[in-house]
Amino acid sequence: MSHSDGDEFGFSSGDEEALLAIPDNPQPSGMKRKSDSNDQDFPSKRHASSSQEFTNPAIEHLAQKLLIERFGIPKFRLEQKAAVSRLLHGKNAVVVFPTGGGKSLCYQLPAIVFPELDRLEGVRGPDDHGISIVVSPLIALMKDQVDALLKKGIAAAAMDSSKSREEFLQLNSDIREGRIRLLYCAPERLNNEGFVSSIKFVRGGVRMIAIDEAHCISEWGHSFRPDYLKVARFASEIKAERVVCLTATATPKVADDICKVFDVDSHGLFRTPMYRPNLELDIQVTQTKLQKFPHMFKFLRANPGPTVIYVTIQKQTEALAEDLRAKKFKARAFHSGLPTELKTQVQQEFMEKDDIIIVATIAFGMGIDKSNIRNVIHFDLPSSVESYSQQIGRAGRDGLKSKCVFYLCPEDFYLREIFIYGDLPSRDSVSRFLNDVFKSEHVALDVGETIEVSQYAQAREFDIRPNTLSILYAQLELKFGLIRATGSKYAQYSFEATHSYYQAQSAQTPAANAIKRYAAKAKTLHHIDAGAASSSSGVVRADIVRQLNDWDERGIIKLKASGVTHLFRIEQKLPSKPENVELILNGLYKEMEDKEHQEMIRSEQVMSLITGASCLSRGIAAYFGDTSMDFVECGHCSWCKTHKAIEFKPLPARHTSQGVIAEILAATDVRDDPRFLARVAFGIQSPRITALKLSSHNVFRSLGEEGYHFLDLLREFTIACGTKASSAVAASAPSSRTSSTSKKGMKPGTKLVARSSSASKSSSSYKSRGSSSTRGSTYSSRGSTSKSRGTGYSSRGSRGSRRPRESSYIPPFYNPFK
Ligand SMILES: Nc1ncnc2c1ncn2[C@@H]1O[C@H](COP(=O)(O)OP(=O)(O)OP(=O)(O)O)[C@@H](O)[C@H]1O
Repeated sequence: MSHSDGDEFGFSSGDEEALLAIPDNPQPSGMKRKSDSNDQDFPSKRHASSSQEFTNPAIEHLAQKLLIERFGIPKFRLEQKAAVSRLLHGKNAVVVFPTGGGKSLCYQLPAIVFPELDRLEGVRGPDDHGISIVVSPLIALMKDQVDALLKKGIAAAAMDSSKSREEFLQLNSDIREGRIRLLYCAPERLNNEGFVSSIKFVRGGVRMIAIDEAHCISEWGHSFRPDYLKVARFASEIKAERVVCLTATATPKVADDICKVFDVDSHGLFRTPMYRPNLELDIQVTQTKLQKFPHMFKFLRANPGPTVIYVTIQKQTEALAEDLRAKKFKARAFHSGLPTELKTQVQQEFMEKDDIIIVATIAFGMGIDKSNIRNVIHFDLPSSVESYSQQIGRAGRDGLKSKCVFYLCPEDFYLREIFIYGDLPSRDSVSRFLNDVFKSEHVALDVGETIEVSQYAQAREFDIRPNTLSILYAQLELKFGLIRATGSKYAQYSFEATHSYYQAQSAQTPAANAIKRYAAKAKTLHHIDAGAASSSSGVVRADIVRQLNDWDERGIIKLKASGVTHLFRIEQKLPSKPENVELILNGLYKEMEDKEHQEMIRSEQVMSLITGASCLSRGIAAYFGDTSMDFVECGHCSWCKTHKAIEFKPLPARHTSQGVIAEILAATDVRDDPRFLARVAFGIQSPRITALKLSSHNVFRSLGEEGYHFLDLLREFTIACGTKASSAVAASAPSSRTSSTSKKGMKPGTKLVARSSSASKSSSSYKSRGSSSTRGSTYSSRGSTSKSRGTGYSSRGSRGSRRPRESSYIPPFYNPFK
């Protein structure tokens, strides 16, 4: 299975190292500690009012003036004015505007009004206007916004890893001295204590925190990130004067959650109508994935113009773009795994021209400000109504008629299941992970001491995906209050030395001497463990790292860092009694199961929406709690045009062949983890499957075709392993979930062995009919089925007999819109 951009933000966590070399910021002389400040000093707070409009004409005048002067925008749109007013009057706000609705202005404008207002009111010194912080998960978007603000003469900066050490030190000094108006950072930055404490000492304090993609705060949101909850803690720790949360997709429940976290009353929630009168919403059902191609080609020929086609996984973007190019369309692939320069180039071309088709994962779109996108196509099933509405929302921002086509076929569900069931590790995995975190040497540590872990190693050892592991750590921090992330560091550095490295003058500092002494030379590379070198030489680790970076920047060495370790400070004595660890395990695991269940419901909600016997536009509006549509039917969706519900029959579920089950069991000696075995059979990657190279074994994905369902396989393997039905099996019915699985009879820490089984792969008979594969292409106009394994595109029905039975996955639909 190729990579997906399952993470809608293409999150990057590799930007912490730069901060580690920075000493804790001492409080510069003459600087006022934010916590020492008296709220009375801050005039913006004194204007607090529950009114939605400006109550102070001077503030209104300033805001209007700067809107025109600095942004070149003549007037506010939607609820911008009310939101800006509320913030300038010192209150928190939650802004739910559609994509492209102008959310950014809601924080960018106040950030530049604050100093003007201070001057007008004659309060605060010239460098005491404070800073506004924007927390955004979109690192690429941050850079674009910063560039755009700098062009407008607004002092903005992004705290990211692309900076040289000099730039980084300069930025730190600018921040401390109050020279920056808007500072962008990723939520992960808040895991760095150095950063958090430096912000506490910013001159003039933090005037505002803007939280972009704020739906990530809510566990009811479609991309809940526990790390996002740290933003709330951060806001309170640094005593931010006000907070504004912004999102394009918030159901009433999600909006309510966000409001609760930041204590925002109903007057502080600004929503705009979801309804887009210029979008035609069309649903097209085909029997097979392959049949989607000619339909789509025909549509694209008839409807030229800037187009975005959404697919689920990265490989598909390239394959489908190639297919389109073969048909003479100007198609480009886009996904988060592409090199940055290529992504920039593709985006630029799309922005500049009007005949480009982008085939993209969800990574494309946020921050793309192109008003004339004429078509948005869903070639795969989106993960939620939120994703669907956000993606179609990118079409026709210019208000002109635009088309959104959703192609649906029964095969689409295989890929969705891969995502739904890919994240939850087995309960045993989580249990072994917790026992590692709470091992005796950690338990022996006192509160305030630090533990250092390699999440990479843990992911492999306990078979937990890295993102899931981060969630577990965030829960131990936020829910159980046991640890607190303080930063991360690279364990190993390797470098290639140039001649200058060997010259005497390169070793003039104690750190340089330590490196020369402790870096071991292998064939071409030198390797150094910065921590070990620090302990042996007595030189501070940060100095060693700094010296390495310095040499790297000066071209003296070519540096590579690896083996990131994460540091956590112990906040409460770690539990040592098995029963206490079990309690934590129960809490964590239940939440993870619930999340999996929610993901399944989200897919069902998408299906309910598009197959329902009612207006699609109205359904979307209802989903988001928008009751402003004062008519029953939009007249421009599939339902309104035909008044026939979309007919869609899922594939009958297949019975699992015991022979194939036996082949999978023969390929590995794992018997204590049915979920692991079901993943192998269904074709879901996991760190341990990768480590054992099982994904290239012929049993991998041998039951991973349409018609098979992961939960059925899990049940089969649970029986085959002779364990009780695990709680994971009950994920489809969480209320009846049992809380714990017996560990008796299990082989804890069983070494997994991927044997090179001679078992013939059941899917080996699955051959393309007629033509050979078209170099990874997914479509052949001659009607052949080139199955590109792992792309999710495969023709159906060429293998094995199927016994029809009701699918355990699709119906009955849960329809929230009725
Ligand atoms: N009041 C306004 N009048 C005219 N144009 C505006 C106004 N407010 C914002 N814009 C413009 O609308 C475009 C989209 O704004 P912005 O990027 O802030 O939207 P967004 O809501 O953050 O979108 P997304 O959800 O895609 O991030 C920008 O070009 C911005 O300059």
